[in-house]
Amino acid sequence: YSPPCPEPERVVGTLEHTDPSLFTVLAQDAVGGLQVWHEEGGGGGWVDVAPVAGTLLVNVGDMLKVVSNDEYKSVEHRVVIKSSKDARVSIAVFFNPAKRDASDVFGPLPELLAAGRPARYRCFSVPEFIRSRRESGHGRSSLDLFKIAADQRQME
Ligand SMILES: O=C(O)CCC(=O)C(=O)O
Ligand SMILES: [Fe+2]
Repeated sequence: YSPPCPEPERVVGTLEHTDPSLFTVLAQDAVGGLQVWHEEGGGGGWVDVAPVAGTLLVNVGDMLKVVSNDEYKSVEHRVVIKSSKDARVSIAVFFNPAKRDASDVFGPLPELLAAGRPARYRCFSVPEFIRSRRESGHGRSSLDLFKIAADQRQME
């Protein structure tokens, strides 16, 4: 919930981040404010995700990026305050792995790996992932810590 703000350009709604989840289902109201980072050419910029009435938005999170071996990309997003008159309400539901013990490990799905398409991440557990994320700082993806360097990737 973001209350109306008399000087919307001077405040931040939600700082830029990727969701750590597998994926996130999001409902935003007609006020809008969600933006995604879009790479283009050598640069990039923030692009509005226009609200569409009656729709839900599905955001790919870092965990899905890993299990899909980068087939799905987690998107960097943030929320800016658009209105000086209207409050904004959004509802985000985060879908996370149910297996959260240190002995339950996640990594790129074996079915997706092939000759020429080796695993890009090593396996890790949810507690390890949460700890790495916390140590990376607010909202910052920690996936680099689990990445296997291009010259080290190999088929099992
Ligand atoms: O409020 C929104 O539209 C997005 C919120 C969000 O990105 C989050 O809770 O992770
Ligand atoms: Fe988010």
